[in-house]
Amino acid sequence: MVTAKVWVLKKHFEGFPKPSDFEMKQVALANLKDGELLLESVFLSVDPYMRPYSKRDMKEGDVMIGTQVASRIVESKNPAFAVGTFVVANRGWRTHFISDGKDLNLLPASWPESLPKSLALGTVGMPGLTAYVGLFEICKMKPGETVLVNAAAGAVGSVVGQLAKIGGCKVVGCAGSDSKVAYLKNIGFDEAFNYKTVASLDEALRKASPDGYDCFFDNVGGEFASIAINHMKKFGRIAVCGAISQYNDSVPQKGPYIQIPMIFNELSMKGFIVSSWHNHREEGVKALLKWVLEGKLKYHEQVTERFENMPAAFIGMLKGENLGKAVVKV
Ligand SMILES: NC(=O)C1=CN([C@@H]2O[C@H](COP(=O)(O)OP(=O)(O)OC[C@H]3O[C@@H](n4cnc5c(N)ncnc54)[C@H](OP(=O)(O)O)[C@@H]3O)[C@@H](O)[C@H]2O)C=CC1
Ligand SMILES: CCCCCCCCC/C=C/C=O
Repeated sequence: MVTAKVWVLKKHFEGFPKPSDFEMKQVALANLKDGELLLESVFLSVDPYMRPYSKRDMKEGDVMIGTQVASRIVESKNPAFAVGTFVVANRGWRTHFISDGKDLNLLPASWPESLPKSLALGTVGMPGLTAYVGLFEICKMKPGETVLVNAAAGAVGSVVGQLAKIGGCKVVGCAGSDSKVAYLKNIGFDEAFNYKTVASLDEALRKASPDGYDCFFDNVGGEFASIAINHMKKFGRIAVCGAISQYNDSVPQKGPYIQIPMIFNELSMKGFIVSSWHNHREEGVKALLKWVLEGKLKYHEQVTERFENMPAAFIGMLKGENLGKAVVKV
């Protein structure tokens, strides 16, 4: 019999998550029945959405949700899945779990042995797809346009900037440290700045693109978005992807309000959730993998070692300690 380690939400987060909000437990797994598989998590993902989704979907004592798991099949009583195969699943913060195979996604057949499988949680996974859908379907980016993205050195933002370059756009990004800004320039951003140290966000946005922005891929919301909206060009498009600057608020932030620039510049603003765009998954993963293999889409991963450090990796990512995709290697 296998004993799995799991992390549960011990106490709903109040403000910024703390280590004491989590508890690690041991769970004995039953023997496999016909049609079932035993999987071992190899890499687990920590993502910002776990913070707002925990409030919306979870109760205290539940296993931490939503993470995608790049897993290895260790035992199989299902002829469709061979032992040793790697898959992606959404089974939460667990070292091991049993599946009937219906909730598993195989990595693309063309995935080379040399490519880290953890990329199926990042650049060639849900965050990469978020960038793909947000830019191509929500912003409807066109060659020659100027794209702005915040949280630009993270899992989604770093792909947004590079896809915009592949699509023939000028790209401006901002991030929360000078080393992240240097990374953005390294991967091809035309302009990048540290939003924590500029004297004026308004001035930094104007200086980076004096003519304004056609597309704004917003990962942050709050004050940044309220200022950026005044820098949109006529008929600009805003993809509302995330609002990480608001996830830990106990008291909702207040305006400034956005209606006047929306009207004067006839802007379009659309929120989206990547999982609603599952019909673009196959096409998106194929395109992202191709660009990675061609060297046009670079990636960086912030790897935290050991399952025991899941809460620390999650909290660190929310604080901005990650460059690229934050993952945990079990
Ligand atoms: N709509 C959808 O379907 C999806 C939405 N998302 C959203 O996209 C955004 C990025 O996610 P992801 O790429 O996975 O995460 P990241 O890898 O970008 O990690 C989060 C980053 O957010 C930045 N950050 C944290 N707090 C603040 C703040 N107060 N103001 C500005 N930046 C902050 C930090 O970078 P820094 O050092 O630059 O501050 C941190 O590294 C999130 O808002 C997430 O919720 C993600 C996936 C799907
Ligand atoms: C319950 C696990 C599902 C994983 C899918 C993730 C969808 C992310 C949507 C993100 C929203 C904001 O961050």
